[in-house]
Amino acid sequence: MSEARDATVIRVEGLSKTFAGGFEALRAVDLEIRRGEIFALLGPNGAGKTTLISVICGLVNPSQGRVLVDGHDSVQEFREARARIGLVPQELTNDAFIKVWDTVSFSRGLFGKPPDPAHIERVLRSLSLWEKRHNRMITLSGGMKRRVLIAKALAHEPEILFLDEPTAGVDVALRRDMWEVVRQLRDAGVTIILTTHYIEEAEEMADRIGVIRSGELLLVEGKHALMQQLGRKELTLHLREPLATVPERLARHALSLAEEGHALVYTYDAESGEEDGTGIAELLADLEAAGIAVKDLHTRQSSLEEIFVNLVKEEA
Ligand SMILES: Nc1ncnc2c1ncn2[C@@H]1O[C@H](COP(=O)(O)OP(=O)(O)OP(=O)(O)O)[C@@H](O)[C@H]1O
Repeated sequence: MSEARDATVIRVEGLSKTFAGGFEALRAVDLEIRRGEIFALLGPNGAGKTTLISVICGLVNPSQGRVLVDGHDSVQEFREARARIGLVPQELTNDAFIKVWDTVSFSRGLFGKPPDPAHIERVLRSLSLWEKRHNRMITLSGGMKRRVLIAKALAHEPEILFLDEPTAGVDVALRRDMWEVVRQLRDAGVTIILTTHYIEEAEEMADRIGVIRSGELLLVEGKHALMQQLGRKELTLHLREPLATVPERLARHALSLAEEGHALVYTYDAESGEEDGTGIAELLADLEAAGIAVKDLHTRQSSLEEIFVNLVKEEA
């Protein structure tokens, strides 16, 4: 990869989509995808994830705005833009009797690329499908069928891979397996954009996360930054004796009473994770000075799930 290449591989500018019936599925979406990242598009049902992917891939025309894929306009230079993209759709293929090798080779041909058995072999081996190359689709397990969809999307050597709900409805073991496959692709230099309902998936996989709701991109943020900025940590102190109010001498700490005075809840930023940044040492010292005895304590940190739910709720 030459250093002169733009670090932004996909540029989405002022993108809106209003369907024929007047439904606004996307509203003024701006987004940049960085070369080599795993980007997760997270949003509830009907948020516009598939529509956004479809417009970027040139399958649906935008009502306003434009998409540049490696500098190529997705409408005016459809072939150049589309050649750089592999798309793994949600649905499993229904060509039940075709053989794995044939269906993957066929996908390459669709892009006008000359046959390259060595590339198809590399793709099949990387997805652990090589032994199954002569199998008909109908004989494969659900997990292998999903891998074939990925192989088909990679057959024409795209730089960018879209995965629309790659693990919808699959069991936990298979989901982990798919994540591993996606990581390996990223390590091989492919930019990955995946849509998901599963917060766990975004939390596990993504470098950056975009949250979409009702056709609007609410935010785009690095995963760690998102969790640091919006994640909160809580320390709950269970008290030997209940309190009626938070004592004055503890006022400088962010405390509230819970469990009818039997517990004090201390909230602090997840960001200041260092030992002395949390204020916990001072709090414990002040509690002791105030003669408040603590029976038990525990901490918890808000997950990406809570952050997401709060975001979508707040903006509603
Ligand atoms: N061709 C169409 N004509 C009219 N409305 C459409 C069309 N395609 C999608 N929509 C609507 O646009 C909205 C966004 O749909 P989209 O499939 O992009 O959502 P999504 O975020 O991918 O949802 P899910 O998570 O359920 O797959 C939905 O309300 C959907 O009904």
